[in-house]
Amino acid sequence: MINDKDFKINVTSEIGRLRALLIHSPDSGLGKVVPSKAQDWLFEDIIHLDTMRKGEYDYYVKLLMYFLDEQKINGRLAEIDSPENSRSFYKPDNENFHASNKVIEFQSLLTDILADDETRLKLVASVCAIESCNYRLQEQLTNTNPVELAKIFISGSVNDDKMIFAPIPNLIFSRDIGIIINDHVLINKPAKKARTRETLLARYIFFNHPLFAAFRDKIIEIPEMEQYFLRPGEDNDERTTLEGGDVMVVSADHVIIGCSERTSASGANEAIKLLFANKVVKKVTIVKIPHKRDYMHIDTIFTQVKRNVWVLLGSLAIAKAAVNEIEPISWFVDKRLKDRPEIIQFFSDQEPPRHFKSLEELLDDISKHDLKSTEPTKFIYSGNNTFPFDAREQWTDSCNLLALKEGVVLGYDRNDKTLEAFKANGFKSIKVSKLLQQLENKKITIDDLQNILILMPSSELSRARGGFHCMSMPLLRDEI
Ligand SMILES: NC(=[NH2+])NCCC[C@H](N)C(=O)O
Repeated sequence: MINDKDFKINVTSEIGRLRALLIHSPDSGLGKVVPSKAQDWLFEDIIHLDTMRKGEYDYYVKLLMYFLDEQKINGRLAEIDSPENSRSFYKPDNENFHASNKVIEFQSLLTDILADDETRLKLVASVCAIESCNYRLQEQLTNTNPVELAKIFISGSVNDDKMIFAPIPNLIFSRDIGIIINDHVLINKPAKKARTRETLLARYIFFNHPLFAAFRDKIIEIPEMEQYFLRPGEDNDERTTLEGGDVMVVSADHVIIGCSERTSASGANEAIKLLFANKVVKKVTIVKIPHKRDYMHIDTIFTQVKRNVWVLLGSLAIAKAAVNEIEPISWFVDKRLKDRPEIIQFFSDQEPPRHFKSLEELLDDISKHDLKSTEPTKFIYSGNNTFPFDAREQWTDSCNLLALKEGVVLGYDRNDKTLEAFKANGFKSIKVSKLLQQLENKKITIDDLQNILILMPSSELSRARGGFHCMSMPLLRDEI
């Protein structure tokens, strides 16, 4: 049982030193995605599971462990990765699993709560209901041991062999299932069917795991709106939805919510009302972006690097030409104007809402006024702001970075032009494999790292359409 009586959740920024997070390592379900289902399951391609694990995600786990739970990994790299240990350090159902209570694995928490008979009964019934399982299967699952059952719920297969329902391959994007805002948990309401079971499992974890016991009355759930039930037809458009990738806690008082392919206007509206009513924050900014697969959540078009540094997609953030320089035809064929984000800020104290003309204007305001930065705000653009690299690199998550602490961020190693832009702004870069060796050989320590982009191998992970911001749900960060 993952436990810690001093465990706390508290996230008041995107960049304070990370102390605890929730992740999920690629499970066997990802290796079962078939081409015909890839798009329904929100993948653009099939992936090679072994490479994704050994060649990519395991590095992420090692780096997180070095940052967050060093004594469990320091000096052990060779042993952990030796072939005879067959990755047991990374496998939640194995006795050599790291079982960190800082780098917390979703599957471990799920296993823990399934040990309780009542929770198991309820969760089996719920999963079977949404997956339309028959009664006998439900009985069989009820009598399955927690370790196996957790694996089945996640991978969709029994004994890694017989598929009884679809996998949930997007669970690696733990960001999207819920968001810690200060000491509250805002649970998502997924837009896509492929992500429904993830949310159900997460809901049970937050409400039932002892780790979160002290925070149970701080869990916020978004209700469906009455109007939706009364609409004719099966149309899903007006549903109340909100996914974690659209929520950014930029300061203790201020949350940004994206209105996107995944987060509906009514989802954002309900979230604002609940956040204000529960006095979680004083300010919520809505950033409405085009409903496009390329940018399903706002964290695919910008993330924060330092108090005064942001990485973002340029072509969306600024109009390429002033309106009066655009020829008449542009109004009909050029979607750029329509694609520009709409940004409105709301306040809990009834002050009138405030408009921002561009993403840059908003981010600059956050740096200067919310985060009290005294230095000029810097914008690092995807693909160095040149076509077609801006769009290509955004597609492979150049803008979706995870800050381990201020100025130390993790991103894919494939976004070369974005890397150039980082360098031009005074950042260094290092490959994760080299960094881990240096940490292990005590050539550097975590505290030495500053203004650096850590490059992570990415050929398989990037096909899943998310980066390290998506692959993390921060639970605790130091205040900045
Ligand atoms: N926070 C994010 N940007 N998450 C990315 C999620 C990617 C995933 N394949 C999906 O489409 O749902």
